[in-house]
Amino acid sequence: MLSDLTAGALADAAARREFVSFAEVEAAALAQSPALNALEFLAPADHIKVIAEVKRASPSRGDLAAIADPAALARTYAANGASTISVLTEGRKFKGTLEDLRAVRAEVSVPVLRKDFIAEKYQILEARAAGADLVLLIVAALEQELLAELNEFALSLGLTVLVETHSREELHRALDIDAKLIGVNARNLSTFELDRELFASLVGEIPTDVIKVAESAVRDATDVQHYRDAGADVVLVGEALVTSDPAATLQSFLAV
Ligand SMILES: O=C(O)c1ccccc1NCC(=O)[C@H](O)[C@H](O)COP(=O)(O)O
Repeated sequence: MLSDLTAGALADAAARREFVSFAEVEAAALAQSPALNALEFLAPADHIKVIAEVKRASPSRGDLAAIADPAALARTYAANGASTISVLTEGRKFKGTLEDLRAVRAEVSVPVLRKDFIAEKYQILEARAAGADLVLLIVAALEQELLAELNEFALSLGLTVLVETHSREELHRALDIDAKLIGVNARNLSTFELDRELFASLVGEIPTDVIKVAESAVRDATDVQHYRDAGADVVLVGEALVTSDPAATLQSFLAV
């Protein structure tokens, strides 16, 4: 599934490149005002922080929410304490678009993450050109050399990189590229199995100067508390927010 998602995302980027060349998207990226420093927004604090996700659908759960107005949802997230907004821009399974990202960027003043299956520089330039402040790099989807190259490229554009892991070996690959924002995803992206204990089992190996993000599988405030007790600085939440009253749900998460 993960290699299919990545191949699909690359094919879609290649189609866009027929209309917007590498040089053109690079010029658009460089013309943007500087990216927000997401590491400051997500820095450890005396309370948990939330990356709130705009997520219409997923391969594991199908349709979740129509989200006709992603900017309005992002505004609600930001007004209720989200530290960063994640926008799923993958179109085939998540029903997202880069236009969603542009709309969210124009609406909020907190950092915006392009959440997609990134495997080439063009996609990183697209993210910056659309106003993203962060990009996601999924260790499982990338050979180490490519992971390091894309990480360096994103950093050179002023982006923050959320490096996503799902095992001890992947965590050490993230540390090898000196990642400063590391996510441990409870969801196995190939089998969709959820392991809410994975974060707790790996967090002890993450240095103190790295911001620790527990990703996926948050259903309610109890799960947020569980991740917080294990040492999470940040939780990344999609489904639980888009399938409920997002303001009330977010407030309950931030109250733990
Ligand atoms: O959500 C999925 O089914 C999925 C399947 C395959 C690759 C990625 C997938 N999701 C991306 C994410 O990592 C989540 O959207 C994110 O962590 C939020 O998860 P949740 O709160 O469980 O919706």
